[in-house]
Amino acid sequence: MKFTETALAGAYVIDVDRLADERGFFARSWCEDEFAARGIAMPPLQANISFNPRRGTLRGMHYQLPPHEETKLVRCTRGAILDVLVDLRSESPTFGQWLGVELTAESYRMLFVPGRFAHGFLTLTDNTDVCYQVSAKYAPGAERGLRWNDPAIGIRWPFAPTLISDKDQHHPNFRELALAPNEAQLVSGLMMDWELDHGRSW
Ligand SMILES: Cc1cn([C@H]2C[C@H](O)[C@@H](COP(=O)(O)OP(=O)(O)O[C@H]3O[C@@H](C)C(=O)[C@@H](O)[C@H]3O)O2)c(=O)[nH]c1=O
Repeated sequence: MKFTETALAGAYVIDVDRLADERGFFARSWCEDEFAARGIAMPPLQANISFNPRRGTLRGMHYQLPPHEETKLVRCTRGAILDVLVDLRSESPTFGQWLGVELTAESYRMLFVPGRFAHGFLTLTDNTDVCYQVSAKYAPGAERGLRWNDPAIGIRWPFAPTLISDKDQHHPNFRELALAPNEAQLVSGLMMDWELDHGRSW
């Protein structure tokens, strides 16, 4: 597996190493040792499937409070998404910054989401499946959200979403979260151009 560091410390874009032959290819999509080599202990306690029939569906921006914080390893197994993270670690130099990475079924690209990041995605095609493994159990009482269109974060979604749950429409803004925000560190969002294979920049 090829780990590429992102501008948000601890978040990685991960590409698979394809061992190809006439049948196709074999690749690892998860390996405890390869993650441990980067200091990531991520026992996958849960694996989730998210099916989204409609392009323009937005789910996010979600996180669980400590001690239930989750790391996530996200892959789009059908269709395409823009997967988005927001760093909510108040001690982090990139506190309040966001990152968007296109994940498509064809690229097999994955995004590793550290704990204490808000996470969400916008579907770029109809009939999208998103599969992700999670390091902590679902804890409904610890579930929190950040509003997807908070201007203080300024996520540049590629187009306006057309389907969002009522719950996700009403999450608080960044400044209303109990995170001790440092406004001096609130810089405008950054969008990484991960264009190695099928990526597009937004
Ligand atoms: C996340 C989750 C939801 N549920 C239930 C609650 C509810 O009835 C139904 C749908 O829940 P939600 O609306 O929260 O589903 P969804 O909006 O897809 O939530 C997910 O969004 C993405 C972006 C993430 O990062 C995930 O961690 C998770 O928060 O599934 C579980 O039973 N277990 C779970 O782990």
